[in-house]
Amino acid sequence: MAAARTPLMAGNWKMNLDHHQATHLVQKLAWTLKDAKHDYAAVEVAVMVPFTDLRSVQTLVDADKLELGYGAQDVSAHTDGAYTGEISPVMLAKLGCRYVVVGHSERRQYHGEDDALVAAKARSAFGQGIVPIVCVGEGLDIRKEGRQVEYTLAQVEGSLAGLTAEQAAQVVVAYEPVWAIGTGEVATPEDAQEVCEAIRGKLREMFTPEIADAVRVLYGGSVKSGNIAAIMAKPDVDGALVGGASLDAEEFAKIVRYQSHNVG
Ligand SMILES: O=C(CO)COP(=O)(O)O
Repeated sequence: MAAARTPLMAGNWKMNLDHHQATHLVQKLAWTLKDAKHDYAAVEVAVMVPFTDLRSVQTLVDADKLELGYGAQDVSAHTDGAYTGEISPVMLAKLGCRYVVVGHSERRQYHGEDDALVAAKARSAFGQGIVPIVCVGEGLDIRKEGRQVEYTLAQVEGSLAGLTAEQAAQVVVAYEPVWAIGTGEVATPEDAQEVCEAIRGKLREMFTPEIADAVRVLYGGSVKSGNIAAIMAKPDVDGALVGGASLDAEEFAKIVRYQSHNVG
């Protein structure tokens, strides 16, 4: 079955760039991609920014009619109420968010988020028409034991629990092996393919073959312009969730434009 999945390159800025810097980076990214005549329908581009940057990014995207998508890095499982410090998906929808990252390994590690909470956040986002980018991936100890597939699939099962078929067909899954995040230690294209393929198999089992075929599975972890083409050459990798390299407009634009470089 031929899969027609549009690749997605999403930059996860993490806790970097204030709203002035955000405007500057988005402007530079948009200009760089425009100069390169980037076709957003061929490779979708999005930036996942701190909450405090969202209004500025929205204003710029709307004013300049940019095709760039944007979103937040977390969302509450609730829509309103006494949840001090949390941000509602209703608020994010009002700010024009197309995506929201949920279950990033840093949220799982530093904020104790488990699969059940991640699934609740994914459903919460969908409830307001925002597509969650659901992150999964094993730590170094699990990788050393060779249990990366088993571990990651258990996370997929738990983190996508309760999605309807319609939601499942739209969800984005990001496979980010924790040992490759921010370490410069990129998984080999074969490592990425092994787990991304297994994730698609799991989606087939949880939902339907058509849904599994439609879902975009991203790779994340030390993605750079020099290694992206080889990773994208793998059949079950449909894009990347890029941390550090997304903070540099030119470098991120090169990642987005991976098809214009040779496979290294
Ligand atoms: O965590 C990541 C993206 O969500 C990956 O971060 P780096 O690209 O900096 O390794």
